[in-house]
Amino acid sequence: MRAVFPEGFLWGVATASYQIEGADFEDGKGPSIWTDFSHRPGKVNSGDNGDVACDHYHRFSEDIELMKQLGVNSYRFSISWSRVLPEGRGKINRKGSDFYNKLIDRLLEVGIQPMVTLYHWDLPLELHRKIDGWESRDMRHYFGDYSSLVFSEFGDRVKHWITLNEPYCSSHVSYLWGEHAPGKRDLKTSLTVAHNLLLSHGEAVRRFREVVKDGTIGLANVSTFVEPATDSKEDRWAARIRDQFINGWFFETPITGEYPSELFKRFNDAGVQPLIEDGDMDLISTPFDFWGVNYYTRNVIRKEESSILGSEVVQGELAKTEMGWEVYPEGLEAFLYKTFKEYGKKPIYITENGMACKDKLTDGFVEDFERVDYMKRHFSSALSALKAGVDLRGFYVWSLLDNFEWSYGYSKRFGLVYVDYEKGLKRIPKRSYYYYRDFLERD
Ligand SMILES: N=[N+]=NCCCCNC(=O)[C@@H]1[C@H]2[C@H](O)[C@@H](O)[C@H](O)[C@@H](CO)[C@@H]12
Repeated sequence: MRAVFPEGFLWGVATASYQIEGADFEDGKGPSIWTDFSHRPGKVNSGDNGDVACDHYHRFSEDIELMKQLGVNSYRFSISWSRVLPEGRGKINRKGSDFYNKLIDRLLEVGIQPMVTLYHWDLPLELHRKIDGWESRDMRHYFGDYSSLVFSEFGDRVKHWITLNEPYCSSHVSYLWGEHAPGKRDLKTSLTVAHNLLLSHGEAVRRFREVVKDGTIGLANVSTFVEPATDSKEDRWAARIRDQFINGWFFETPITGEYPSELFKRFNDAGVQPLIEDGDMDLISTPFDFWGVNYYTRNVIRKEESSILGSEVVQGELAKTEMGWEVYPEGLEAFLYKTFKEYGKKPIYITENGMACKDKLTDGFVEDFERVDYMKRHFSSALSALKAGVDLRGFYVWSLLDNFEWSYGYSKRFGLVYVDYEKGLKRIPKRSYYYYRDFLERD
């Protein structure tokens, strides 16, 4: 099926620094908010943390070899801010930047194009402690300085960049529901954080234009397809508002320079809206080049007036992954089409798509047929979107390796490659790895 995708289409795998690197205290790296959070009792399943993770920091050559054998032509990864700037600002840690230079050079040697995420949730702990992290408007300056530094360091070889990974999660999962670092629970705070994240996105795009003249930069959002539980007016309205909260707030605002109006009014009436200063919305809507769509599933929504969103998520009836997320590839095509049509007709990369399975080693192998089926159906959905006219440029499977799944720790496996945490982090390609390899090989 690969041959029907456009020439130059990027087929890749995606990872993130805190989830795979380990070496969390090595070679001058500073702690992140996840270093702190994962070491707090009760915050992460079984007390797991990213101190070692998949030890990618020391084993990156082996992991690149796995990518080369897989046959991908691109690899999406994130830079650990506190590895290159241990306190989030000030002097660069050369050992940290050397790691990424070696990683990037090796990728290019084997013909794999890097796509680099500037921020995938691991904020330098010093910035959180000294200036309240993302709650502070000053973060746009520190994020801008960090961005300029890495653009200067790596922008000669890295031509595809993503400012933020899923600001929805770094704001609401982290500051409203408290499930992610730093574990706060307040809507006004999470909306302020979302605003500061979007300001920082805009600032990074402006810095990018100054430094990298021949590259492209985008924003990767949670992309959950939202549907009403029934065809009633109430449920359709509830789904519209919930779609603005999950998707529109981060897809529409950087395009229009305005927050989605119905939802903003609800927040304003409740006195929890973010403080918007002159110039903010211009900065947030600084033009960028592409969308990153991280698609996993859909949310079925019904009216529920007791919540400020006026809705609640209901359990759908479809088969679910180990995360409890419905398998709904149709939602990917619909979401891609909606994003392309309604949010600026920009090129789109599927920057994450994958599933957690109950992967078990049997005679030294993992027959993850469910994941193979999930991939087949989502590749097919992506192809349908392309045929419908969506300017889809690439597809990154989440993830290359089983890794640290945030508050679930190592209990949830998303990898094409099994990581044996009991046996020296041995990498064992699963059935899905070979499916993807054959898919990429075949014309
Ligand atoms: N209902 N429901 N909802 C689906 C909402 C998904 C929200 N979580 C993500 O998108 C995270 C993204 C993250 O980039 C990565 O670091 C995570 O490892 C993957 C897997 O969890 C996904």
